[in-house]
Amino acid sequence: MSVVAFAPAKINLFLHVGAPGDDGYHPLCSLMVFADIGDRVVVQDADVPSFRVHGPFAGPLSGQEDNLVLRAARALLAAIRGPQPPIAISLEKALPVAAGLGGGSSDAGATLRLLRSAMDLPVSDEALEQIAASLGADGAACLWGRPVVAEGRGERPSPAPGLPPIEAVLVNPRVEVSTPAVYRALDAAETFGDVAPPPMPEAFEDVIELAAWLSLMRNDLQAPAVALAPEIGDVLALLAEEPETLLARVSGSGATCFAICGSGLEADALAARVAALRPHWWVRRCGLGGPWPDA
Ligand SMILES: C[C@](O)(CO)[C@H](O)COP(=O)(O)OP(=O)(O)OC[C@H]1O[C@@H](n2ccc(N)nc2=O)[C@H](O)[C@@H]1O
Ligand SMILES: Nc1ncnc2c1ncn2[C@@H]1O[C@H](COP(=O)(O)OP(=O)(O)OP(=O)(O)O)[C@@H](O)[C@H]1O
Repeated sequence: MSVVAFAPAKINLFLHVGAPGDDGYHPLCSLMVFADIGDRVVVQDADVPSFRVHGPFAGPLSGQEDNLVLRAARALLAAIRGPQPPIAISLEKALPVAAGLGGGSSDAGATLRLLRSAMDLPVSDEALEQIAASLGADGAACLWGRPVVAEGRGERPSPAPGLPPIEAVLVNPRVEVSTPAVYRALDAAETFGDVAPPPMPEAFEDVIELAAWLSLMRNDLQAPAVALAPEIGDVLALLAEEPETLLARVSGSGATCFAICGSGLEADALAARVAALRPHWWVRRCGLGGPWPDA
């Protein structure tokens, strides 16, 4: 057996955050979509169980026993009675870590989907969603890689409105940003807007209409993220100047920013220009939507 699951990058097209509750967690509402770029999880038969991380962003995760892939596998197998054959799991880490792309949650989701089907485990979709939610606030929303509107702490996903194909560019200035630190910085500023967005249309006709509507929404973690990592402000300023950008915004708690473009050709041109201007930044051209097939 050798099977592969794709773990797409998550993008928060908007992210409205309210004042924290007694447990410190924040109520939120976010439209989340998934990119056609991401990590890959591979499961193979083995004589002894093993786990390895490789790829461009394996470095920050090396030596960590609590990788979300392992935590997901352990949580799933704990829910099953009886012995399981040993397997080798490997994670190709193509996404930057602590980047606002939900990489860890998406890796966990891919692992859960892959192990359930590869080992033919009798676990319902609902049980899989519960396990994913136990691993992090974004866990359930990132399980299937489908566009969702996430509410509650982020753990209550519902289907997103109909979306057009979205051609985009992702840019990370290669700084790691701690999600708890950004939420704490938001609390210190004590500025909370409405969490619920105005009523969303059932579907957006095209990307122009979508970008215009999104421009009226916010990412409430953007200002605290920029305050903690001013390089994010440099990314946003550069993207905003470029003619191909319909909308530029931070995803999640940053530092990755996305630019939505009017066409694939425009996204190609924007990605090439940003990469040439800032060769040390991580710049990727991608489509946003999902779900994307495993490969
Ligand atoms: C920033 C987002 O990625 C936007 O989608 C999520 O809100 C974060 O989701 P996540 O990384 O799965 O979150 P968790 O791993 O559960 O929590 C990380 C930290 O984020 C903060 N956190 C997270 C979610 C939430 N609704 N309120 C919070 O205050 C808490 O300080 C928590 O300690
Ligand atoms: N497979 C994994 N991929 C990435 N990070 C992981 C993984 N497993 C554990 N982690 C830990 O989780 C933390 C958050 O990483 P992740 O890349 O998911 O952040 P993020 O993109 O900012 O997520 P979010 O947008 O959900 O807050 C990292 O500091 C890392 O140590």
